[in-house]
Amino acid sequence: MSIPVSVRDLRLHYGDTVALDNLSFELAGGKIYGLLGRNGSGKTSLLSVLAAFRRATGGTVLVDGEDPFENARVTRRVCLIRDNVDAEDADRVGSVLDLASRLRPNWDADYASRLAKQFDLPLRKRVSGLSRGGRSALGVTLGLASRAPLTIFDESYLGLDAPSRYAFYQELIADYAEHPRTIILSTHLIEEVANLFEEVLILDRGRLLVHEETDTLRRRGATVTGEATAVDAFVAGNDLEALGEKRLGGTKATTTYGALTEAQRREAAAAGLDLAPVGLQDLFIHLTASGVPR
Ligand SMILES: Nc1ncnc2c1ncn2[C@@H]1O[C@H](COP(=O)(O)OP(=O)(O)OP(=O)(O)O)[C@@H](O)[C@H]1O
Repeated sequence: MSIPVSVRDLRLHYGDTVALDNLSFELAGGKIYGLLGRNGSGKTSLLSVLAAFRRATGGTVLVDGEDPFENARVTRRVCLIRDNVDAEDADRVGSVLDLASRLRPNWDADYASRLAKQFDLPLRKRVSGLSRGGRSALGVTLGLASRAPLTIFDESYLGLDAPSRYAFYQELIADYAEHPRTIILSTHLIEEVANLFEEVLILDRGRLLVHEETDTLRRRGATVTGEATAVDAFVAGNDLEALGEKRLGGTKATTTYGALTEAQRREAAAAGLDLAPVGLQDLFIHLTASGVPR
C-alpha cells in the first residue's frame, strides 16, 4: 500500500523567488520520513508539488511512477494535510469527515469515529468555529483515517497541545504498523518526533542538504559524558568540534560534531567516558546555522 517517490532536478519558482533549487532524491516508500528545514527553506513548496497542489517550474516528480499533477489515479492515493486544514469554513466537522469517506478509497469510518472521540472533535460544529487545536485535530483525523498510501502532514499537528500531540504520535505509529504506508512529516518540533523518523531529509534555502537514515545521521555526532576533565581532554585531544555542553557537579556532557573512529571510541571507553548518538535537533541547528561550512 505504500508508494515510492522520485524527484529529479526539481525546481519551483514564485516569480523571482527560487523556493526549490534542483532537488533530487528517492524515497523507496513504506517508511516514515522526516522533512526538516528552517523557515522558508521550501518544505511546504516541496510537499505541495508532491501532492499536486502546485506544478513544478522544472524537473521531474514521480509519485508511484507517475507525474502527480492533474493525475487523479495518483492524487486520490495521496493525502496532504496542511497547517490550516483544507475544509470549507461553513461545513460542519461531521460533513467534512463524510466527504472524505466518499473521496478517499482507503477511508476507515470506524477508525475516524474513534479518532474524533479521542481528539474531542465537535462533529456538529462548523469548521469556522474550531479552535486552532480543533483544526489540527480535524487534520490529524483526516490524515490518519484516509490511510492514503502517501500521507503527508505538513506541520499540521502543531496546533495540538502536548498531550494531544503525543496521542497523535502514538496513533501514527500504531496505525502505520498495522497499515504500512509512506508517511512524510514536516516539523519544527524535532526532538518530539525524531524517534518516529526512519529517514530524514533536511532542506536548506531550497536545496537538499541531507537525506540519510536517522541512525546514520545521528552518528555524525556524539554526546560524550563523564568526569568533566576527562571529557575536556578527550574533546580537545581529538580536536573535536563542540556544539554544546551541560554540567552537573563534576560531570559533563559535551555534544560533538564529526563521526568518531573506532580508535576514538576505544579511547573514550578506556577513559571511562560514555558515548551516545547526538540529538537530531542539535545536529539540525548545527547543519543549518548560517556560516557553517557544509
Ligand atoms: N505563494 C507564494 N508566493 C511567493 N513566494 C512564496 C510563496 N509560498 C512560498 N514562497 C516563498 O518560497 C520560499 C519557500 O517557502 P515555503 O513555505 O515552501 O518554506 P517552508 O520551509 O515551508 O517554511 P516554514 O517553515 O516557514 O513554513 C520562501 O522564500 C517563501 O517566502
